[in-house]
Amino acid sequence: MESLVVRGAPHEYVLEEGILSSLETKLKARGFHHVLVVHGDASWKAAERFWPEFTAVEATYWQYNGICSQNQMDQLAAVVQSGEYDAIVGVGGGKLLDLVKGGAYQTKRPYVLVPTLASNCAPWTPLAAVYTDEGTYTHYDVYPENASLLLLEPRLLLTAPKELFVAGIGDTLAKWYEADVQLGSMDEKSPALEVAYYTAKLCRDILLEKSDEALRAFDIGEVSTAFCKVAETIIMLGGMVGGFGDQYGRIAGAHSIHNGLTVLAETHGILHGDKVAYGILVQLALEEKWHEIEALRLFYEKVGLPYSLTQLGISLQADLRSVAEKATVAEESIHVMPFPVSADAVVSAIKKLEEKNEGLQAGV
Ligand SMILES: NC(=O)c1ccc[n+]([C@@H]2O[C@H](COP(=O)([O-])OP(=O)(O)OC[C@H]3O[C@@H](n4cnc5c(N)ncnc54)[C@H](O)[C@@H]3O)[C@@H](O)[C@H]2O)c1
Ligand SMILES: [Zn+2]
Repeated sequence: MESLVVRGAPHEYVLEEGILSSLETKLKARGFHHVLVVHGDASWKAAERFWPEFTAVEATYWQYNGICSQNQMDQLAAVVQSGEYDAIVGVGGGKLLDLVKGGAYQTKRPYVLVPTLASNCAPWTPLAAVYTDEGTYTHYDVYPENASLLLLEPRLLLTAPKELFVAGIGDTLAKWYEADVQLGSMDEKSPALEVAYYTAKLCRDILLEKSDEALRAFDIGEVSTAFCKVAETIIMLGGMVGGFGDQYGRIAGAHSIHNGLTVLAETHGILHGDKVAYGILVQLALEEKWHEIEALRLFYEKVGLPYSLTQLGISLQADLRSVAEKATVAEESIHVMPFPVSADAVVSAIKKLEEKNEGLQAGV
């Protein structure tokens, strides 16, 4: 049997209202007496009112420049080296948390994460997506250590823009479809792959059942059980699929379609999870799973995920061939699907999907 790497969880994880009031105790218990707190601009504005007063732990604050680049990691590492810091505490969205992981790795310090958004599994994974200083994605790094502590204050997560949460739902829903297409047909799965497969299914089931109710928390400005459940699904369960599934828990067709869509300038302002959500439908169209597409379309409509090119701001006359070619270059994850996928097949799947959309609008 092929050997796969299992990447575990943060050493301690808690989701609880008021949890930041125990941050100092938890830092002291780890022997962290002087910490560097790294934050962003928007993330600090959101976090400040939940932030505890420290009495025994000394905290120094440092604001990042909004990009998780190698240069910014080097700068962070230099700041850490210049002080006597026991640990780094990251407060922010995925970019900031990834930066902290990189800075911690470079300086061999432990790190603590306090996410301010529930938009993807970055808080859970020991990985960082790295960009150029101009913001172009270059690669991701995998680190040997996970967070020493991950604290989710749900009221803080609720301060974030609702659209980012919706996009997080889209991105996490893809975990199931992208894992299923790889693991569903595998006869013999290792225990870790069984966990990944089960967790991916749990992602889908919880999201389909609870997202609508979870989103209401943004409208009324109050944390609910459904909100917490969906936030944990995005952050924790989503992270576990990749952690246990290794290459089988990663991406497949939906993310390749996302990457293909990025050739169209009009998609640059569209959130990652929104493009991935459309990618799920194209992947399912390639698999000819039309019933599943119908069911998902109703769900997308309810939560506000895009199910058509028009909703993504793309004209039906757009250059779909370039999208399909980019989605099917040799290194794309679409090729982990259990049948060959050509650019022609992708163009045809998108067209069929759009024809069904038009049919629905015309009441056919
Ligand atoms: N490491 C991983 O496993 C992993 C997984 C998925 C995505 N990523 C990476 O995560 C990044 C995306 O992360 P993200 O979606 O969390 O967003 P982000 O970190 O890019 O933040 C988006 C914006 O929201 C702001 N923000 C943060 N908290 C806020 C709040 N509470 N209220 C208002 N604004 C707030 C930020 O300042 C930023 O301007 C990308 O770099 C992506 O590549 C990493
Ligand atoms: Zn994604």
